[in-house]
Amino acid sequence: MFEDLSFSLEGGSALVVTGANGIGKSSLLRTLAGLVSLAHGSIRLEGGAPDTPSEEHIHYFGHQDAVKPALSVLENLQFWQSFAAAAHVSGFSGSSVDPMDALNLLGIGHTARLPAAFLSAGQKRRLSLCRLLVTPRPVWLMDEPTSALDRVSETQLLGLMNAHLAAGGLIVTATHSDLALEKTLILHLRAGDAAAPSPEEALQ
Ligand SMILES: Nc1ncnc2c1ncn2[C@@H]1O[C@H](COP(=O)(O)OP(=O)(O)OP(=O)(O)O)[C@@H](O)[C@H]1O
Repeated sequence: MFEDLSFSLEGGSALVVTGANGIGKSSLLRTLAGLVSLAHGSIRLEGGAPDTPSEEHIHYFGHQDAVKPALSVLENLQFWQSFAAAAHVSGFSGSSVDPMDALNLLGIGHTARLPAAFLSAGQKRRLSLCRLLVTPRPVWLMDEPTSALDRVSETQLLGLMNAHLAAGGLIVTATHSDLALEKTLILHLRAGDAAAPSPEEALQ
């Protein structure tokens, strides 16, 4: 449960949520994603596409990879692309990446025709990341995005996240690692006290 938690974030910037295990980082992201309802308070998305629910502006990249094992790697991605509609809003210039190009970009193009069940944990994570590229949505909610990724993939991920910010996107991420993101605010959650990001905590 959160109390006295308040923050605002503008396009092109990231909020990095930190704090001890079990403090509520994932819960906060799930709440922002609309997977958990609010007891009090509100979450507002300004400048969204008209007649489009706020959830449809969001990509939620959680702990579960949501990979369908019987489909091929490429089929998984094509399914996701057809399932999630793009959200085009002013100030956000993200565009749709072709599924095969996305797999190549994340270094798993050679697995495209394999059943996704054959992928390693890190490869599944990369496939799941491809979802964010094939359907442009301005808000990325990312829970421990670097988990299971090797150094090279971690660097690639950072590049993708910074490119998303440069395109006017917005990122909220919970992480225990140092992510060298541009335009970042830190929100450190503490037991009995959830601090809003202060100017001193803001890294430019
Ligand atoms: N589905 C659930 N039902 C009941 N309690 C839950 C559920 N999910 C999480 N919790 C509880 O909510 C609290 C916050 O969990 P959360 O997963 O948000 O923490 P976290 O900060 O992301 O932790 P970590 O760093 O370990 O990932 C914990 O005490 C956890 O036990």
